[in-house]
Amino acid sequence: MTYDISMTQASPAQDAYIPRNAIDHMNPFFHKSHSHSHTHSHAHKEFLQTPVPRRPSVQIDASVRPSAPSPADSTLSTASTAVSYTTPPATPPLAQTPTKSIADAVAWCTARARIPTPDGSEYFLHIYENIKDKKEHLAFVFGDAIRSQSLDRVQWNETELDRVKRGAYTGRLRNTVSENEQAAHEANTPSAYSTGSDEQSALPSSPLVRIHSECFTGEIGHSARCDCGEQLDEAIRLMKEAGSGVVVYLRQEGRGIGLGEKIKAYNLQDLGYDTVMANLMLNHGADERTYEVAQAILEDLGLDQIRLLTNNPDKIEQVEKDSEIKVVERVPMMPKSWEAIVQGTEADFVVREGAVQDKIVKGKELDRYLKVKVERMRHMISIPTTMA
Ligand SMILES: Nc1nc2c(ncn2[C@@H]2O[C@H](COP(=O)(O)OP(=O)(O)OP(=O)(O)O)[C@@H](O)[C@H]2O)c(=O)[nH]1
Repeated sequence: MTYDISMTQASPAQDAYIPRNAIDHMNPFFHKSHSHSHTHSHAHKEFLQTPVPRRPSVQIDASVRPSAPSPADSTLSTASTAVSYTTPPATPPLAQTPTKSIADAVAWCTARARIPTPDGSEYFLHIYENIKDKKEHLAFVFGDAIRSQSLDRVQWNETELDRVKRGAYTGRLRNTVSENEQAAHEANTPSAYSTGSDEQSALPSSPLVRIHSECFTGEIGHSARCDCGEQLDEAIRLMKEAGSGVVVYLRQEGRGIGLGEKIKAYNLQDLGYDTVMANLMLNHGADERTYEVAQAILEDLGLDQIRLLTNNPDKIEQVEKDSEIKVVERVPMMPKSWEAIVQGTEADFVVREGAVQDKIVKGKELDRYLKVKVERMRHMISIPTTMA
């Protein structure tokens, strides 16, 4: 007896939504040196329109069917069990109707996983690839209703376990390895792996969104030059509280100039130049960031009406530009130390020294940085009257 692991007939819907990265790996004419840069994107689209060769049907002899995995080797043995399915894998319904074909997508989700946090709450971290750069941009997704369309698309010839590995499941994964290893793996049904149903929960109307740019110094390096770490923490806190929301985390360090250049800018700032002038003196723009990837991520997550956490008018304009996305409300991000000044609670304002988690910042350098953002970068926060 033989086991056929190929899909006998891929449906038209499956053909239409083969993600770009899946094609990259299975097409023999696709070279590793291919880049997702601007210059190649046209060729890439043309390539995507060409028919993808079918993988030949593989015949497996029943006598070599892998035995049940051993607990000590669960990863490897699970993978090998995956090729021994007798029927094509179940294909869960798409969570949302795709709005764009994959060939037109600027960014697409390659993986997602649950991240538990110390207070017992959790979110799903989504990893995005894109055609603009080679960086992995991220989305922290709070709540179960917001789903990535590109991640949920059915890929060619994938098993249910392949989908689980990518994070394309609903609900939560069950620890099937320790529960009933063999039964779970051989059943090859979504319920064997996850506790979710295929029903899509309703999207929250106008969810909270933060489009946040990477800041190593402020988020990891305990820097009190900026409020970036504090803002990220506050956005996450608000989304946990609301039970839904998305932080789009863009790898645009230093307003797009990169960490090395930002560090040079800090030396110029120590000489007295402000954050805008320092960038210009290094032959950079004051702000070199772009938001097409953020737009693509929000579209992929099905979010077109958002409440955006920001003080930056440029972000609002950029995210709405040439897109269906509408910022229905701007939610301001008041720096904690300025909020304390305005509320007269400055005396109680405590910065936990050396704390990595609680990244509340204050100080003269921060005040100067924030004032320049208001005065030279149109940021919409009021400078406390005592400082003006
Ligand atoms: N070049 C430069 N970049 C900085 C400096 N301080 C912080 N940054 C970067 O500025 C960016 C801050 O981005 P966001 O947190 O998205 O905030 P924003 O655009 O200022 O606007 P908000 O949405 O109101 O917070 C990050 O990429 C930081 O790395 C600096 O002094 N010089």
